[in-house]
Amino acid sequence: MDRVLFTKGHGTGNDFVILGDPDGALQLTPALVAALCDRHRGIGADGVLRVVRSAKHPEGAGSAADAEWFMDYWNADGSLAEMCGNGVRVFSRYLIANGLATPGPEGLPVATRAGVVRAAVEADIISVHMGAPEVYAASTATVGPLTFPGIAVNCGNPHLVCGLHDSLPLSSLDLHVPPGFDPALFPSGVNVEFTTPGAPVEGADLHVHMRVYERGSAETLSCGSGALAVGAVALRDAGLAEGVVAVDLPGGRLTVTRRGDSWWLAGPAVLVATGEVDPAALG
Ligand SMILES: N[C@@H](CCC[C@H](N)C(=O)O)C(=O)O
Repeated sequence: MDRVLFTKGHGTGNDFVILGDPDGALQLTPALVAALCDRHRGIGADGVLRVVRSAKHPEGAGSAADAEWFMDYWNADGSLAEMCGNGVRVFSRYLIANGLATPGPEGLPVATRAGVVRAAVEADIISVHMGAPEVYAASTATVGPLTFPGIAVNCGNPHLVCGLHDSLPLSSLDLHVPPGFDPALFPSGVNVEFTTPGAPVEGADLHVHMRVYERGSAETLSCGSGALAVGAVALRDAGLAEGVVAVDLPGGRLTVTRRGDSWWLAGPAVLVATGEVDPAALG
């Protein structure tokens, strides 16, 4: 395979290798994705965003009338995911920076495996109008000998949000190994979020601290769909029908806003480098 052009970007430290492939010509495989994401022998990232015209991708073609571009998202281990909230924000930054799209009055539509979402840009911040998260079941996660009650949330991709007692700091969790979960409830795996309440912050109704262990990528510095799940549970637990939730992650702050039935995820999205990689040299 020829050399491949790439861009590196991140949203609050959730980092991606971005591959511009408008015509869907690239033979992207799980092995190539895992090699690109390898932090020692590759470029290093939590995942790959392939930028492909919706009409040119089998999973995007159905959305081509609504969104020109399809976010073909892959986790670092080479598995596919339905949604990536930070990915959409970084993907939108890439489209705009490369003159491939301009946000209109309705925002910039991006097709994903979980449907079309719309991004809006305000300087450093990219907000995405996400699908409504569905809070649907009680379950548990385990970390070593500890068991945490949690709530399952569907954000297009699966999440399990576990609130910690005040006495147990988030930093005490060993997330070098994947948390245990109920495979009957999550047959395709799950992203697990751990939270503690935060002190009041200006501009937000609620404030939560969070760490996440991502399906297919291990612990990451940030997860946008995870923050959305956490925001949904926080609003529900506080009895608020709408409001703003500040979610602090190891990589920075994301903001989740609910107004009526509309849900927004907002935070910075940055492109940091471009280059070319020789696939034959990876691995
Ligand atoms: N980091 C992403 C989520 C990426 C997908 C996830 N690991 C999964 O497998 O569902 C985000 O910002 O939402």
